[in-house]
Amino acid sequence: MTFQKIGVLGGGAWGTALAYTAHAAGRNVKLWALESSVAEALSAGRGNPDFLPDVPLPKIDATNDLAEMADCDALLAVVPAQFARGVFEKLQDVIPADMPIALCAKGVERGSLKLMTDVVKETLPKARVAVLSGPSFAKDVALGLPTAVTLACPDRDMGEVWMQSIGRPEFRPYWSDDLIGAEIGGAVKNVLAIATGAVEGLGLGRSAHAALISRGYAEMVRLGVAMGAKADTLSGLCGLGDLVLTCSSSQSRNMSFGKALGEGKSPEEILSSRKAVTEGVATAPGIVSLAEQYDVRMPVCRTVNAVLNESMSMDEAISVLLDRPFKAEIMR
Ligand SMILES: NC(=O)C1=CN([C@@H]2O[C@H](COP(=O)(O)OP(=O)(O)OC[C@H]3O[C@@H](n4cnc5c(N)ncnc54)[C@H](O)[C@@H]3O)[C@@H](O)[C@H]2O)C=CC1
Ligand SMILES: O=C(CO)COP(=O)(O)O
Repeated sequence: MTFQKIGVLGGGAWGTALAYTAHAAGRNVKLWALESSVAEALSAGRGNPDFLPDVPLPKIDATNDLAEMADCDALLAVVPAQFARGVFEKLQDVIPADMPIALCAKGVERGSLKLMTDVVKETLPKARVAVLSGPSFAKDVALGLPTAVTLACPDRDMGEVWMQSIGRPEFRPYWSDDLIGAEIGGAVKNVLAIATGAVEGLGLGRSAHAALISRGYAEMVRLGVAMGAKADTLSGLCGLGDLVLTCSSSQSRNMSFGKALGEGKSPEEILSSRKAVTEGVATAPGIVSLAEQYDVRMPVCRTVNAVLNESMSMDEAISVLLDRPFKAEIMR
């Protein structure tokens, strides 16, 4: 069985790429974009010059009216994490209560510290929830390059329907039952990518870069496990896989943000010069608060947050991380 009509919430780079791949998998697709100019361009076959420039795309049926999502069989929610609640609230009286929804944003809601699965539970409590996350740059997917992602869904049958609906040789979903693991992997890797970008911008070398990925991964696993995720999930596509991708390429907005920080720019300066979302910036305080709540050590994420929100200088940040006491690599 497959969903025949898939709705995509969000006309940014990732929503556009997912709409393209679902269309290429044979689905009938309807995309909702906040901006009418984005909806018009996609519907006219002009691609998405605002958020995914220089990628030719077939016509994608798009609208900026959320009411038009009512007759979809399932939704891919691809609105950035800080805006998801507002969009879900507007859908409350529009879509069937038990709509299957796959959450694709990678972040924690600022202030509430809620994961996207919690936000959807509070706003659309009967929705049948899945999480789609993994190493997947929007441009790669929209160009039809091979990609593999985690599709987490506690209901195995529903997970199978999702995989049959959006999977194709170039876009391979792997099923998992671990919603929290899939969410934590995506949210934490964005914060860690800021740190590895800064290491690159500061010219600290490839050895430091590898050390940071490895120690950062340990932080991701510690938090995930404390929150109920399986460690195995985090060793997969949505954890280590996405961490490696995002920390290895300036194509990542989080990594390039960190690189600019390391080169001496201020967070405000960097953010004011870009339209694309940099999820790790808004998510860093949430991850640090979750670490405190679950009593988990996350020195790299804490340091990123201190640079972003507590005026810590890059020199101080390096000292804080390098002057930590020597200890066992694996601590149970
Ligand atoms: N771009 C990528 O390669 C990937 C992105 N993601 C995740 O997908 C999510 C969406 O990212 P992108 O599509 O890349 O975003 P983007 O940076 O391309 O576009 C920003 C999006 O935010 C929307 N937006 C801005 N203000 C809004 C508001 N008030 N209410 C609702 N929407 C608003 C814009 O309409 C636009 O769709 C993020 O959580 C990101 O981490 C996940 C995998 C890959
Ligand atoms: O999540 C992504 C790739 O898997 C995209 O990362 P950025 O948001 O840092 O570009």
